[in-house]
Amino acid sequence: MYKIQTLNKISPDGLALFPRDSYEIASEILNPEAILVRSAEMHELELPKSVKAIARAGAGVNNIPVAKCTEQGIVVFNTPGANANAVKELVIGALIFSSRPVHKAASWAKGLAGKGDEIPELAEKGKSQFVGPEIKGKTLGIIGLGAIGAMVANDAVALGMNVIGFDPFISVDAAWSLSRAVHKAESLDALLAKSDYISIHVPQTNDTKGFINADKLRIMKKGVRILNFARGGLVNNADMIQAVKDGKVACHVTDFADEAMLDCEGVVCLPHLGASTPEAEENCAYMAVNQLIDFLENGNIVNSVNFPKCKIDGCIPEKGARLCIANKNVPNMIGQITSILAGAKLNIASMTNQNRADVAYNLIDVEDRVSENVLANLRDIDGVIGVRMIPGGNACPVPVEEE
Ligand SMILES: NC(=O)C1=CN([C@@H]2O[C@H](COP(=O)(O)OP(=O)(O)OC[C@H]3O[C@@H](n4cnc5c(N)ncnc54)[C@H](O)[C@@H]3O)[C@@H](O)[C@H]2O)C=CC1
Ligand SMILES: O=C(O)CCC(=O)C(=O)O
Repeated sequence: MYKIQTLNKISPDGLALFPRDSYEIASEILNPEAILVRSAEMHELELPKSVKAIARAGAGVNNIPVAKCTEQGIVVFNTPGANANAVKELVIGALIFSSRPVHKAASWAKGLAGKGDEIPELAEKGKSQFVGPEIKGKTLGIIGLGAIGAMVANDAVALGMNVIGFDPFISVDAAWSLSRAVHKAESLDALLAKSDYISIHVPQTNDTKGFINADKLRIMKKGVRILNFARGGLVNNADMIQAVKDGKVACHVTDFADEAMLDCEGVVCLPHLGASTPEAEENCAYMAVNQLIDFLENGNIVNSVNFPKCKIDGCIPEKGARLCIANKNVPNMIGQITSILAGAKLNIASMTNQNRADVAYNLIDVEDRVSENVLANLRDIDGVIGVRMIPGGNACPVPVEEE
């Protein structure tokens, strides 16, 4: 029985993919093999030794102690692109309501309650306070052209905006998906200086934390509208509030509510709603669950943020086993591993080794079961981070959607 701990509410349709006869799923469970999480903060959490994988049903992994997981041989997965459309749709909405304050207008109109026949006239008189510019023909600068940024860029082009983007690490797939009308900004500062609207779509890392600060705000046009549907920590809130008060920023829409921001006229705070659609929640849960099943039952790794992609498509030899070995990415690991297997007279049927930064991962199919003694010898190799044996005779790998 595999034990899966859920730290957030995960779409029930996704959880239903776990076969009930071999998986136990609960929010509180002793010694889970894997954890399913959305935005729950995990940095201060003690991770039991039993945990082999964490799947983030979503894109951002800044709530997960990824480096610590890598050291402990815990594979961290996310679900690239699975909620991108949901975020994109809300960003397009925010582009419009950052210009045309329909949220304010709607609550003002509610205040006319009880005025009866006077309402049409009062409405006509009052509407001028909610005038705002059209987005057509304006320049939108997008920082980060990944799954979400690229979709926002293309739809903004369709709405008649001039779109410029900045992403020094853009993937080939994202670049191919972009409309030819999207132009590359020469630098972040050039994008900030030219844009009437700015939308942020980068992950929160040590490099990007607080990068929208007073220095960057100074470069921007007066009256700029800034949307942040990526992470609250990317923006220096005190600097942003000052810029809104000074009239430098006409509107700031953030998906990350914060005490100081809530009080500031000109800031619209949303309660982290970007991915809150049934479609996105299901897509993320399906992808995360399928990835976990494929990892736990077959050792395969797809869409990890800390381990290399590594998979064997075929079944584990029926009478044999698959060894899943994580090790430091240093010389002579494969030599040491294979000599232990040779010493135990274990014939290798197939093998793959991939590395990423400081870690490497091996999948080795052998034609006989592997004794506890051999597993202990493999674990004792200096540089080995984790060893797992999956006996053959189970179902073949389920196909998993790739990035
Ligand atoms: N509000 C919400 O509910 C959601 C928020 N997010 C946030 O949005 C972020 C982006 O999501 P996706 O587009 O799906 O991720 P992604 O990984 O597809 O795209 C991120 C892009 O940012 C680029 N990038 C990284 N560092 C950069 C830098 N310093 N300057 C410019 N570009 C940089 C990368 O090259 C990549 O193309 C996530 O990391 C997450 O924090 C994601 C989904 C839902
Ligand atoms: O699960 C959620 O609602 C948040 C999604 C998110 O922020 C992400 O995917 O990075």
